[in-house]
Amino acid sequence: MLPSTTTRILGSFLRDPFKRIGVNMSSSSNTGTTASGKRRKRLRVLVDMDGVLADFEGGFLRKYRDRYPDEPYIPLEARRGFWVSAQYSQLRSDLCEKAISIWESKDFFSELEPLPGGVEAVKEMAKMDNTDVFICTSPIKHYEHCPREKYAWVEKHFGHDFLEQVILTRDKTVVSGDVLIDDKPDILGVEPKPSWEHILFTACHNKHLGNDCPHRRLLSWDDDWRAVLDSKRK
Ligand SMILES: O=c1ccn([C@@H]2O[C@H](COP(=O)(O)O)[C@@H](O)[C@H]2O)c(=O)[nH]1
Ligand SMILES: [Mg+2]
Repeated sequence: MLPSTTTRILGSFLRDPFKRIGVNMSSSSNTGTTASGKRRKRLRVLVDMDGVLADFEGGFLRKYRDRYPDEPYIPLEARRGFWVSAQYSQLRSDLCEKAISIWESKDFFSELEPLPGGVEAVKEMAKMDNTDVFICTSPIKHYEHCPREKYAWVEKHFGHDFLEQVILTRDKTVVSGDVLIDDKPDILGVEPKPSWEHILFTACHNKHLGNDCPHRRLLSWDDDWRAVLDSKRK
């Protein structure tokens, strides 16, 4: 039996023999050193899924209106606050359960549309030198469909091998990384000082937050995410 560290390194090598050990077959840019000979910082980027890569809000509203055509709804321009259920509850208390029934349903997560540019951006990041990208996403506790469908979504849009990069956790503060790109304004958990900088991804529910929100933002995937990553390498 091989020691566990050896097993892990061997596993990484077998999955991706050139990228993970920093060997570049075609140029010297992947060696982990800059032109001046300094070691380049290896960056770990965590990217949220719902509201960043997958259109949770749009998918929710469409299916809610299909299932409850006679009930009031909240247009995306009027969304405020991260919790959809909380805002529907304010609209009318029984609508909270109706809202929850939508994302607890089969096929909800697997049928979410990708948000513009997100899949392409993550694929590009994953190919960058000295960069490890993980999709870091919180499943709902009603687990019949959600965790499986999140994996299915990643496989559909990124391919089977990218399943290695999926982190499902209800507490992102215990995951280590340099940046976490996430649409939730307050990411809390047991770790009071997470290692990552939270980059707030703009979504319908958070775009009105002003100075209350201390994080740097990405306005969309058209925004300069490459500059954000570069700023973390220095
Ligand atoms: O009102 C809501 C809105 C969303 N959710 C669930 O929260 C997570 C959010 O995951 P992130 O990784 O932070 O994007 C997602 O599973 C939603 O279904 C909720 O429970 N209630
Ligand atoms: Mg999210």
